[in-house]
Amino acid sequence: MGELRSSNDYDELVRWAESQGGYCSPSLIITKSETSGSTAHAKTAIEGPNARLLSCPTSLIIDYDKAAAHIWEDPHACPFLRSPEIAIRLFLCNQRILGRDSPWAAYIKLLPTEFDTPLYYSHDELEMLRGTNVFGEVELRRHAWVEEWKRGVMHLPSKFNKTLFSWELYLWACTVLSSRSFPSSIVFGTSEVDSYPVLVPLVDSLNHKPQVPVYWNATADSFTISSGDSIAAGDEVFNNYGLKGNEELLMGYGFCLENNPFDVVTLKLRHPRMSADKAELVSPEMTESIFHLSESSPLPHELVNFFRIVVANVRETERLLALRTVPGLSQTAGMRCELDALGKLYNAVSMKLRGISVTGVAHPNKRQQSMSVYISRQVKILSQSLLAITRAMYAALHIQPESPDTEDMTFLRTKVYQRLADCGVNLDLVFSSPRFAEFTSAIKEGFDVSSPSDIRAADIEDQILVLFVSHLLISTPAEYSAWADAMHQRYNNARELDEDYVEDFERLFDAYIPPLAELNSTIFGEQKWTPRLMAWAGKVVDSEGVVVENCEDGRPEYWIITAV
Ligand SMILES: C[S@@+](CC[C@H](N)C(=O)[O-])C[C@H]1O[C@@H](n2cnc3c(N)ncnc32)[C@H](O)[C@@H]1O
Repeated sequence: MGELRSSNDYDELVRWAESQGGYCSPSLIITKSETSGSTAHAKTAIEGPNARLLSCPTSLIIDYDKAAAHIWEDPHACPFLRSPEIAIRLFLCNQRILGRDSPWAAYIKLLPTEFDTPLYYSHDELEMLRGTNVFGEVELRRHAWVEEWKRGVMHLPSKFNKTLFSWELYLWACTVLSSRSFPSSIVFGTSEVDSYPVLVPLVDSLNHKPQVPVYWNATADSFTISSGDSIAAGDEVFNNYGLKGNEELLMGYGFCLENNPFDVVTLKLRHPRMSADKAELVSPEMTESIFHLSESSPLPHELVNFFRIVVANVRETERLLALRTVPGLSQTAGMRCELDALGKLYNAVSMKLRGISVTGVAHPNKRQQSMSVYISRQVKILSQSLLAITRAMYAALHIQPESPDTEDMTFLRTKVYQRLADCGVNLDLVFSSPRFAEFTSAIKEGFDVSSPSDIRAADIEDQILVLFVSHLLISTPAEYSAWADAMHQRYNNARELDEDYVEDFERLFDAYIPPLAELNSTIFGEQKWTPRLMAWAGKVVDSEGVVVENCEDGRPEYWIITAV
């Protein structure tokens, strides 16, 4: 490496900070890099641990009090006590407008004016991110900042020329804050609850490296960063911005790291309408839950549990409520609940994965490189999650060998799908089984369909299943008798089959049973066919069914779990 020289501007920044009590280690040199703004290197070896690198005097730290006092003179007149970052952004805009007259001029002139955060991307660049969380987040953030900018400018005292506070300038201030601030709770050692971003000139000159050991030390006079390790001469000197995944780095800072150990896929799940019991299990005051998938935890326990609660039928919900009070017990509420939860989770994750497109670019620029690192890591974590879900389904079905030594998804999914036939029944099994030939032939003729696919295409899968389950409950073949008994106990009672529920099935009965009885009076002419019986079968289909993707073509199929 050739001799490192700092530019005059960085020397000026250091002199300015030192004139007010700041510090820059004589072993450090800050230079302008081509690709990531300033970088700091060790001119000579730095002996750790706890070697002081940079300090910013408290008088130069840009916080709410200074911003409010500067713009509103009386800080109590500042309307942004509850959104201190707005006051700081307006303050920053004004320092930039003041130019050389700003007391922070030495700092402001070194701040980048162009960024690689997605709010600066062109429409075409942004398209590459379609399907990812960042894609949706960009417009939400832009909208929030635009509204904030309008509110901020409206509240500026009349001595300011509001036309100079453009949206572009405000966006710049927002991005400066997102890409180089420190939490006030750390800088001033105050409570985390009220923490907000503050700017710490000079100390913010270091790039990020995860897990690099550094100490941040706050005193009444200054904020200091020290190195936790020795640093060899010529090496870059880093800060450690914390446990940030690529999504947070891209949105806030405009870069991504190839092997980021803190990378996660964030799943934000809106709570569906739930019974009071279920809401109790997922925190009744919340309307959405957030989960993080990572390489080390591709299937977090809390995520599976969330889906268990969402899909649980009444009996399973009671079981989950009872299990909640027994610490250390697994939360599963039986095979049906487990398969339904894992099946729905699989659909949610695979839909997210399918929404992301991975497009190679021949000569990627810096932004495209960051995006492609972000996307490929998201895809990797989502794929690992699908594998973990499939393995969990495999385990729930007690397939042998217990721990398959393969990551071949097709193999695992085929095993799961094949095993389902031992635990339940779906329309394909019914239609291919000679013992149900008479039933299926009446259905084919009565509904003018020739296969389960026709039935699914006509969107009557649940109705045909109600007819089939009614037929099973009437005829109770020997191997279904234990299941039929259990279904009788669970659903054939006044609590489950109230009048309103049964009434809904009267229409179904009138529409289907007389014409089907004409086609096959042995099966459908039975005296046992009643709206109440069909309502009972309806409860079974509603409560004992699971939707599983076919392992060959991925189409969703409805299965009734008959293993009890
Ligand atoms: C607090 S500043 C760090 C010093 C910075 N280089 C500057 O120009 O002042 C944060 C910005 O530095 C760049 N940066 C920090 N760490 C980086 C890294 N590991 N790889 C690429 N760019 C990085 C990003 O542009 C980020 O927005």
